[in-house]
Amino acid sequence: MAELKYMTGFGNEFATEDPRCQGALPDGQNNPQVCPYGLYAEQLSGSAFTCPRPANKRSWLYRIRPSVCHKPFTAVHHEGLVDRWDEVEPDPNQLRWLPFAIPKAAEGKVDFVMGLHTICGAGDTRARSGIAIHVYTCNSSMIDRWVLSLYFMPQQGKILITTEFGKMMVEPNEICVVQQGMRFSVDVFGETRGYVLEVFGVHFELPDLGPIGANGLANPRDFLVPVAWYEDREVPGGYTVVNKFQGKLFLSQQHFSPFDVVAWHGNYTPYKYNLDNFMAVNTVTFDHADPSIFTVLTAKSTRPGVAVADFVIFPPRWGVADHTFRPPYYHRNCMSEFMGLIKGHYEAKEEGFLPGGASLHSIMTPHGPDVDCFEKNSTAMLKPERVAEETMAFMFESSLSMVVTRWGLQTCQRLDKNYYKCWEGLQSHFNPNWKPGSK
Ligand SMILES: O=C(O)Cc1cc(O)ccc1O
Ligand SMILES: [Fe+2]
Repeated sequence: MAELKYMTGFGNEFATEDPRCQGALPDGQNNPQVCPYGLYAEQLSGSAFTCPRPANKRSWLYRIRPSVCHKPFTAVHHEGLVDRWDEVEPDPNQLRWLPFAIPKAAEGKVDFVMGLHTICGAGDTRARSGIAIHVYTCNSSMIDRWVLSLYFMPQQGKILITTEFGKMMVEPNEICVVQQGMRFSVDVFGETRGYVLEVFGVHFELPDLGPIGANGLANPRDFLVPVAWYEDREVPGGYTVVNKFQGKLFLSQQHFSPFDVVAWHGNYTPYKYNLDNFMAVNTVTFDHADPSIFTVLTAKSTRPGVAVADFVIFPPRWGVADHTFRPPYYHRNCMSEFMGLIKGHYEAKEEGFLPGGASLHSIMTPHGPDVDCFEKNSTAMLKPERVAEETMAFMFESSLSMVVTRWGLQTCQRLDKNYYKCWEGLQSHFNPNWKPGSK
C-alpha cells in the first residue's frame, strides 16, 4: 500500500481534494447550485450552529451521493456494547485486568465491531454527557460495514481506518480520534487489540499550557489529518451501515460505498497523533508532579478545570528529582483513573500490570506503588535516570464515577482477583524515636 499522506495541525481549517478530481472544492461558496464534478454538498456539524467561534466545528463534504441514500435502520443486539450502568452492583475495589484475550483466527473471524466490549463508563448518551471505555480484540477486517465516533488506542497490531475524510494508518503508540457522526471502517493485519474511549457530547481539546508557555506537551503541528480519498464502488449485495445511536447499534443497507467523498473542507475532522511527539515537562528540582502534567488531550466538563476525561500518558523520560520518592505517590483521588499499557512496564507496578491489560482505581479508592516499587525507590541512589524506557502507559482520568460492566467484572474472566495483594506486604516503618538527621 502506498504511503498515506496527511495534513498537519490541530483543529485547523483544512481543504483537500482527491488528486483524481482537482477543482472539486467549490470556489468561494459552500453549496453552489451545481457542484463541480456533479457532486452533492453535505455539511457535517460537530457543534451547535451557534457555538462561539473557538468551539464551532463543521465540515463540508462533496460526495458522489448524499449519506441519506440508505434503507431504514433496524435495531441489532450487540452483546458487548453497553450503555446501562446498572447491570451489576457497584464495586469500589481496586480492579486490574490481565491482557484481554484476542480471538484466534482459526476459531472464527471477529472484526472490530464484533470485538468491541464496554468495560466501564458513566453518564447518558441521550443527555450527551458521559463516557464509555471499551476494548477491542479482533482478527479480521470489517467487510463493507462501518460505524460512528471513537477515540482509538491500538495496543497490538496496526489498524487502517478508512473514513469519509480519507485513510489513516494507526500503529500502537499512536492515537486516533474519529469524531461523532464520522463514518469509518477498520482493517486489521492479524491479531489486534486496543482501547477505545467514547466521549458523549464534547470534543477533545489541547490543554491550556499556562506558565509552560506557548509550546510543549502535545504540539498542534504533530496532529495528522487525512487527505480526501474516494471510491466510486457499487456494492450489489448491499453495504452495511452500522449506526450507534443512543447507545444501541442499528444496521441499514445501501448499494454503494460510503467512502465517496471526493473533496472536503472544514475544521471537524478525524486525526491521529504519535505519542513519541509528546514533549514532556516535569520537575527539575524535587517532588512528584501530579500526572496532569502529562495531559495530551482533554474533554472538558462545564466546570472550570474539571474534565469529563483527560487523556494522560507516562512516556519514556528522565527522572532527576532530588531527595524525592520518585514514583507515583500513594493517593485517593476525587477522579476515576482507568489505565492501560501499550508496551513495557509501568513504574508503579513492574509486575502484574501487563500490555493489553488495564486497571481501574475509582473515586477515593486508595492506590499507589506496590511493595517492590516502594522498597526499591525508598532506598535507591538518586541519580538522573531514564524512566519508563520503551514503555507507554496511559490513563483516562475522569470526574465521573465509573461503573464496570458485567463483561468487565465477570464475562471477560480477566479480572486479577489477587490485585489487592500487591500492597499487603507494605510494612510499618514507623519509628517514634526518629530525630532529624537520623535515617
Ligand atoms: O495511580 C496511578 O498510577 C496514576 C498516577 C500517576 C502519578 O504519577 C500520580 C498520580 C496518579 O494517580
Ligand atoms: Fe492514581
